This record gives sequence, C-alpha cells and structure tokens, in this order.
Amino acid sequence: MEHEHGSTCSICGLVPLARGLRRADRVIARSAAMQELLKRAARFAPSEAPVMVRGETGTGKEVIARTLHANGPRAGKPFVAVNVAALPAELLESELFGHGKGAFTGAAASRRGLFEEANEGTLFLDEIGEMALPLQAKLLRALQDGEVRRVGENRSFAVDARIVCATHRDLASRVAAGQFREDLYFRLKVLTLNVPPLRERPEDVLPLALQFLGEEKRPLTGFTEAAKARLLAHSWPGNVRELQNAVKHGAALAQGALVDRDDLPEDLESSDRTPSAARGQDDADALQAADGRGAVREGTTLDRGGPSEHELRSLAEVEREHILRVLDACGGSQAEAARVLGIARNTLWRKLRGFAETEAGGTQGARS
Ligand SMILES: Nc1ncnc2c1ncn2[C@@H]1O[C@H](COP(=O)(O)OP(=O)(O)OP(=O)(O)O)[C@@H](O)[C@H]1O
Repeated sequence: MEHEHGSTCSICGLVPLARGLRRADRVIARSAAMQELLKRAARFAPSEAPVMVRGETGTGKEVIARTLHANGPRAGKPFVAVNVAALPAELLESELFGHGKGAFTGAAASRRGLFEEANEGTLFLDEIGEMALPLQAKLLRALQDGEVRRVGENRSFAVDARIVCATHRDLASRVAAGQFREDLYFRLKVLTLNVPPLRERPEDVLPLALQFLGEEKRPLTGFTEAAKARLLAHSWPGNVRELQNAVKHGAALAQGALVDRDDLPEDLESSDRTPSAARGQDDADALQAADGRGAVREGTTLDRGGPSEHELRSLAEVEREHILRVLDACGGSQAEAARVLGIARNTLWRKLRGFAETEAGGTQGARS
C-alpha cells in the first residue's frame, strides 16, 4: 500500500502532513523501515519531550521534525528551524536568544531570537553536534529555566518551545571526547528517532524519485526502465537529497516524456556507456508509455526480412525486461515485486544490481 501523507495514513495514524504545507513536505515511506519510523514518530508527536533525530546527511531528518510538529498539539504554531553548523558561534547566539539595542556594532534595535519566535511551537536545532561548548551551556540553561536572555540585556523572557534536534554525528562519542556536554546530551535525547540511510530502504527510491519528478515544472511522466535500474543500483551516499538532485538533473536533460538513464548525473555510476540498442529500447518504451500505443525503435533494424529483434533476444534480456516491468507495476516496491515474481527479495536485489553492472560494463543490449 502506498504510504504517503497526502491523505490520512491508515498505517501509522499520522494526520495528513500535506495540509497547508508544500507538496515537497509530503513524507514518502514505502519501506518497512520508514513505516516503523513514522509509527514511532506518531507516538512521539503528542508528547512535549525533546526529540533527537539521528541519521546521515540528507536522509530526511528535517522532514521528520516537521512531521512531529505538524502532528502534535503545537501544529498551528510556528516551526522554527536553525542550522547550528551554518552560523559562527556569536551570530548563532544572537540568532537563538535575540539581542538588545546596541548589544554589538550594528545592533541598532533590539531583536527577538528564534527561541522567542518558536514560542508555543517547535524549535528545530539542526546539526546540534556542531554547537560550540559555551553556547551549549547557554542552551542548557535556557532549557532548564524555560527562559532566555537576549544578548546584551538583563531581563529574561519566558519561552515555551518544544525542542527537536538533529545530528548526523555519533553524539555519544563527542560526549566521550569532551566536545559535547553530557548533561545537554541527555536533556536533548529523551526521545530518539533514527532515520535509515536510503541504501537500506531501496523500496523508497522510485516512489521518492517520482514524487520529485512531479515537482518539476516540465510535464514528465516517469523514468525509463534503464533509468530506474540505475536509480536502484546507486548507493546514494548523499541520501534523499542526492536523489532529489539527480531527478532535477534528469528532468532538465530529458528529451521525451520519460527521464532516461543518460539524463541522470554521470557520477551515479563509475562507468557510463549505454549501447545504442539499449537506448533505442528505452526510447521505444518512452514513446509507448507516453502515447499508450506501440512505438517504432530508433537505431535498430526492424522489418528487414530477417528475424525480429524480439526473436533474437536472449533469455537474460527477456528476464531483465520482465523483472523491471513487474517492479514498475508494483510501484517500485521490491518486496511486492519479489512476491509477484516468486523469488526472494535478496535474489531480486542481486538481479537488479547485476542489470546495472551489466549496463555499466557496456554489454547489455549487445546483439550477437
Ligand atoms: N521521506 C521523504 N519524503 C519526501 N521527501 C523527502 C523525504 N526525505 C527527505 N525528503 C526531501 O529530501 C531533502 C532532504 O531532506 P532533509 O533536509 O529533511 O534531510 P536532512 O537529513 O535534514 O539533511 P541534513 O543532514 O543535510 O540536515 C528535502 O528536500 C526533503 O524534502
């Protein structure tokens, strides 16, 4: 079953995230791992306790933080996000806590900080592990006292912001190394959510890619089978953000209604040679999918009196095409496709990797 938060979710019970939010904020979670994560998030959402979201860069930690906020009692109040790593310590301090008039050169008027802006809402502290130790002490004090003091002022303001933080680092080892305060660490990690890397949830790759494609201005309808195989074979070290950028790249270069393998960034694979016959196949698929009718292949020698290309195709090619079609029909879910094909998921995964490797090696599509 599709598990997107464009409508009320029967799997994890979260209310629609899409209401009032950009379409990009919809959470795609086809994999069991993400569905489990959302179930856990749904249990945390009504709580006031701080949440620490852990995961590699680009996995969707902020998306999860927004989901928590949008599904909790503070939903109608502000969600204020700050990237701790993006600002030098002094600037971050005045951003977080605000400053009084004349607190420093250029402070012509007093200004409230993000803590105050997030009052009654959620303050999302991204990359919390990068916070300098002196500021960690100030943050801890603000959390303990429930009030903040603007830089250069003596009075304090009561603040009530739910704290959600995120880190791609192993904070426990930073604590052990004396780089992160232990008391702050335990205060922030009352509840924890771990967002799995994209390579551990390949079922999410194609649904995410289609979602991102739908956000493009150009009217593109999907990906060729070769493009899908390539998306599925990549390990995505930059996770969902890397996939998002790859889709943008593909959408910009696409010539037909479908994004083809060669439209995707070259660095998705080390070797990138597509035999023309394979490319012709993809074009045919693209045309067929675009207009719903049969299509003439370009660059191939059909109807010349000899056996047709279909008759010359090897068993391996037919198998590949069938597997990719089933995968497509199952909306990219490898678990479902493996069930339909009657093979183990691992077997399917190995075969998909094999297709991509063969293509990268330039042998796919070769005719004997
Ligand atoms: N499950 C998902 N469904 C839909 N879009 C997603 C999902 N996960 C991530 N994205 C999109 O991918 C991009 C990166 O996500 P996000 O910024 O939440 O990652 P992050 O882990 O917070 O990154 P960083 O570590 O760099 O702070 C965003 O544009 C986000 O909308």
